[in-house]
Amino acid sequence: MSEQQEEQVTKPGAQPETATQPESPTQTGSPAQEWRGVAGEDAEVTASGNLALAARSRRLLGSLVRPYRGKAWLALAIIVIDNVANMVGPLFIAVALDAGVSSAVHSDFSPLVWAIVGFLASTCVAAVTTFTFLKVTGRLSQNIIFDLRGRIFRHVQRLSISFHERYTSGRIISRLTSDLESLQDLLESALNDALSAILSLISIAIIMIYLDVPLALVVLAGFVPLVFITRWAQRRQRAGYRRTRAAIAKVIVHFVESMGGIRAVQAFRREPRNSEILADEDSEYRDANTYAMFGMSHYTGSLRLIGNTTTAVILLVGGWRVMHGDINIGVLAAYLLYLRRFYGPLDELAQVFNAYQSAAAALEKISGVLEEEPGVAAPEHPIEVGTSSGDVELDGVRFAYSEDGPDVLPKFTLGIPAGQVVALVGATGAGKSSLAKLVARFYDPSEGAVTLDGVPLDRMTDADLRRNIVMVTQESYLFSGSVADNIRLGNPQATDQEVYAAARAVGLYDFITALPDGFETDVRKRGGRLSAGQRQLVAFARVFLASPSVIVLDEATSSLDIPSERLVQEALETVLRGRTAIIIAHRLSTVAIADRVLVMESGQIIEDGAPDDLIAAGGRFAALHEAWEQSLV
Ligand SMILES: Nc1ncnc2c1ncn2[C@@H]1O[C@H](COP(=O)(O)OP(=O)(O)OP(=O)(O)O)[C@@H](O)[C@H]1O
Repeated sequence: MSEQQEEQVTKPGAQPETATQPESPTQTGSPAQEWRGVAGEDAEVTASGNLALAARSRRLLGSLVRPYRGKAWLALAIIVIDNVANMVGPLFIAVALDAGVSSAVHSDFSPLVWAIVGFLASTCVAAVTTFTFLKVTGRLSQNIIFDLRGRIFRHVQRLSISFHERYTSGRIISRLTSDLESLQDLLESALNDALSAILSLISIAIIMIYLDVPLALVVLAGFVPLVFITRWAQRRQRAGYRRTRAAIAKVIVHFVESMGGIRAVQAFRREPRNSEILADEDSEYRDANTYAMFGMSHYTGSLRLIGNTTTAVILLVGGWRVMHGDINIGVLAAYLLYLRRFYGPLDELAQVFNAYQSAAAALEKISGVLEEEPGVAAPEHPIEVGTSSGDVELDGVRFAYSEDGPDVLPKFTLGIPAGQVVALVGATGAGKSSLAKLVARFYDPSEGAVTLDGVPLDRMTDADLRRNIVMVTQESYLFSGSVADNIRLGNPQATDQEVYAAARAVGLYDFITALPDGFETDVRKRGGRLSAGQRQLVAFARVFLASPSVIVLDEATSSLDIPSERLVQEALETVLRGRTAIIIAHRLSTVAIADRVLVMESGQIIEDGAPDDLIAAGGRFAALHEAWEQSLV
């Protein structure tokens, strides 16, 4: 069963909110990509597309930080103070060392005491600023992730059904969980480290040059190999993390599908095969992560080697200069302390760099979803419909699911007057659901127009569409929560009395009041507490409450026992009264209440008329009708 079928009452024509400026991603694949072909569309990005992707990710990040600009500047100011406070510490130690030597000679301890007081004061300031900085940036990053999660969720909820048919829920979950976590890692710890590391590097470099230029040149020389190693690691990590994000999405997709279909999995003993598939996909994730991390370990190892070699050279050159009286011992000691601090931030930057590459790959995926355009667009100049009478027309409609796909509904015209109940029948794949989805505006026709009271659906506002057309799909999808809340989905503003009246109208009232907590009883996940028939009745109560002028109903195929079927049938008749209805009918009893039957075959309407007339005509419907009747005997 497709995901859109799981929705019980689905509001048609929902529009996504705009994220960043749409820009078409370049996803054609390239032989130059080391990682290409990992996870289909999820991984296919050309080298030329890299810049566009990076720009998209930066734009998205910019739009997320913008509301918190003030806090971001505050964090920056605090980290500058923090850095200065941290930096002057070794300087006080250098002064204290020299003062200690001279105080031993001159028996004056006051310079030493002042140097120590200065050191302690700078340490106290650094403690306060570090605490404040972490508090401010912690809250900032949490807020950004909170905003982004909400934005993704709002956006995908409102994307068209065609998007959801293409983009499995597992991939969306992957965006909402692992990709966001990766970004959170960057924002939470890595960015703190990056900011302080960069500021530390700049201030230490200035102090080093101030202390002794020749020694500073020795440190600078160590940078040359570092540049090459960084570039190599950057390429490797970026490729690795793109593979990682695509691979984890596949793992989650498989996991969600397996758990969602756990009954089928167990019924058909598919557990071992599913485990094998998971192992395959997970091994791709493991290998991609390992690939990226090896890049990181080479980088960190090289960094430490360069750092220690530079320390040795500084000791050599510095010792030489002390021996020749060019610098005193305090300067060399301070230099060695600063050198440790110099490579420390570089090490931190390497970690940040790693987190950045992972987050950048995640941001690419997230911005891809946020830039996804609606399959059915909101009209620029909508026509107000208000409450329609329910006149539906399909005028010269042709429909294919994709531009290059076959016509599922070749061109045809059909008028359904207000209040008419139309049953769609026909073999599987005949195009009944496709027709129903067009009327609910889950899709727009490739040609022609679907109109309500003469207004094309694509010129109606979202609110008008929701008010006037409700689609009830096969699976009566109930959400965790009370029965009342589930009925109220049809009209969130409904009073308790209106909810009770809806339950009464579909014959559910007595059953619900007999539940332990009456209308407040939790129906449990997917309405697990209720029977299939009861779930259908709750769904009808929703529609009754929504009171649309047009109902599009994909009747449940699951067979109910005779008393339940009768109850459902009566409820259906109540709900349909006075409304236009298009029902994909699977039961003889439903066809019996229809004013008109459309028999479909290969996307065409081959018979159209009142049920009795069609039976009398002895065509396809008559044969179907006879088969139904025999099945009841
Ligand atoms: N999302 C989709 N993308 C591409 N093709 C689709 C999609 N949904 C349906 N089709 C194709 O469109 C044709 C009509 O399908 P449709 O679901 O409308 O038939 P149906 O009469 O409702 O069948 P059933 O009674 O089995 O539900 C079929 O050939 C089907 O394979």
